[in-house]
Amino acid sequence: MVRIEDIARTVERYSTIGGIAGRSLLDLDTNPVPADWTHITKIDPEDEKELPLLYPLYLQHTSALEVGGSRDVTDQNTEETLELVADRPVPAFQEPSGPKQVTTDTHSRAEFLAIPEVLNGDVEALIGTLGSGVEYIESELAPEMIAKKLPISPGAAIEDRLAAFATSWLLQETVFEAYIIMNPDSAAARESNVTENDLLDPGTAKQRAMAAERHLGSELIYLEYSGTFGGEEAESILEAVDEGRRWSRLWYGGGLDNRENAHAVLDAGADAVVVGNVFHEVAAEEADICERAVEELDTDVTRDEVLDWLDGEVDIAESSATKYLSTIVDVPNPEGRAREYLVTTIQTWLAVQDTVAELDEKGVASIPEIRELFQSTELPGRSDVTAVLDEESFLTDLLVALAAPRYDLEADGPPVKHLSLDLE
Ligand SMILES: CC(C)=CCC/C(C)=C/CC/C(C)=C/CC/C(C)=C/COP(=O)(O)OP(=O)(O)O
Ligand SMILES: O=P(O)(O)OC[C@@H](O)CO
Repeated sequence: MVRIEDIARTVERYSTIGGIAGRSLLDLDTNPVPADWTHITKIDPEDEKELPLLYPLYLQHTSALEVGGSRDVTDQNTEETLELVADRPVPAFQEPSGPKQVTTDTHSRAEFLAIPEVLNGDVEALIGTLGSGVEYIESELAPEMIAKKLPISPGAAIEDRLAAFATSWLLQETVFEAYIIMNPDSAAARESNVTENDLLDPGTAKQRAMAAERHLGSELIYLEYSGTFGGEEAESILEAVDEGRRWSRLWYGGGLDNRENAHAVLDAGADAVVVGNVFHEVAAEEADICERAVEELDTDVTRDEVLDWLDGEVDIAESSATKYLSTIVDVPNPEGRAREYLVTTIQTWLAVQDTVAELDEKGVASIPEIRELFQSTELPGRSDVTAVLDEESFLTDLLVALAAPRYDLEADGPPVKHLSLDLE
């Protein structure tokens, strides 16, 4: 007699074989991580790492946003950061460094979940944290998601099965990032116990990447030099790993801040570069420039006058804005763009000072009053951002949320504490 288990086993085997044949014999690109992503901006939700005010202008050139970090990341700051950036203007995915950072809210906002598995760290970083993560999904996250979807409880036994099913499904949809961490002096290395002794030569890196692709099914191999550029050593590893991988994407991250470095790792075989620090430095730099501009410039200066002032104050070629844009190899004239975005930001910020002075003078009692005034203020950044986002109210929403605390009001707006500028 044919048993249902036998049929299920056969179906499972053939579907697995079909998948393997598709990938290796037919060379089908079934990897869910898009092949055309060449530049990823890594946004750290921790409070100290901020975003520039007109962040959609900068982010319109990157392929996707990776939201995550290894220190001081919480479920709350991850939710806030995803709320701010998801699909503005490119897709954002979440890279948790701990299970509880994944919530129903982050899951609904993120394009997908990308989970690190470190190939040259300790057991915790390869599988231990993932184990506690799977348990957390099955016992907390999945039941919560199911409860949100079902109007009435179907009973404990069915809930258990649904939770198990939802857990497997969620993991099936998850992208696994096989990390090779090569800077022992980085937070990522400390988190995963990577020491000098764990650094890999190109041949070993290739073997581990091959095992990650074939055995762990890692959609991504991630060569990580976080905070420092890996140079020729990184290029040799990328070349070796590129030779061994067939289906996984290969990303490089760490210390990128110019075009030459970005080209070097892409030419060595990386599909995409990941850029973190220098993007957050754009925000820090902007805060400093805008503070000086408010002190030194009248609010009714022309764009040309702002340009002259900026060129006298800042070496644009060496600015973080230029450095960030230079890492996106298909952006022509990064210095010109950086100048343009900085001038627009300064002009916008000067106009905002006028509006705030008016609000201060009149004495504000409600959020609608603030909104009305910002809505009618001519802001140079508004049309630029609207052209990128197709979201008319974006800048007004940000500014209302920034101004509200100044008048002891609470705006139900975007989480602007992650922005570089404030009005308190
Ligand atoms: C299944 C669920 C719900 C969660 C899984 C949670 C897991 C497995 C997290 C893995 C944590 C891990 C192994 C972290 C290792 C360190 C690492 C690769 C961190 C990422 O580095 P960055 O945060 O980019 O580094 P910096 O902070 O140095 O920039
Ligand atoms: O911050 P940087 O050095 O750009 O590194 C980016 C990323 O690889 C960190 O995980």
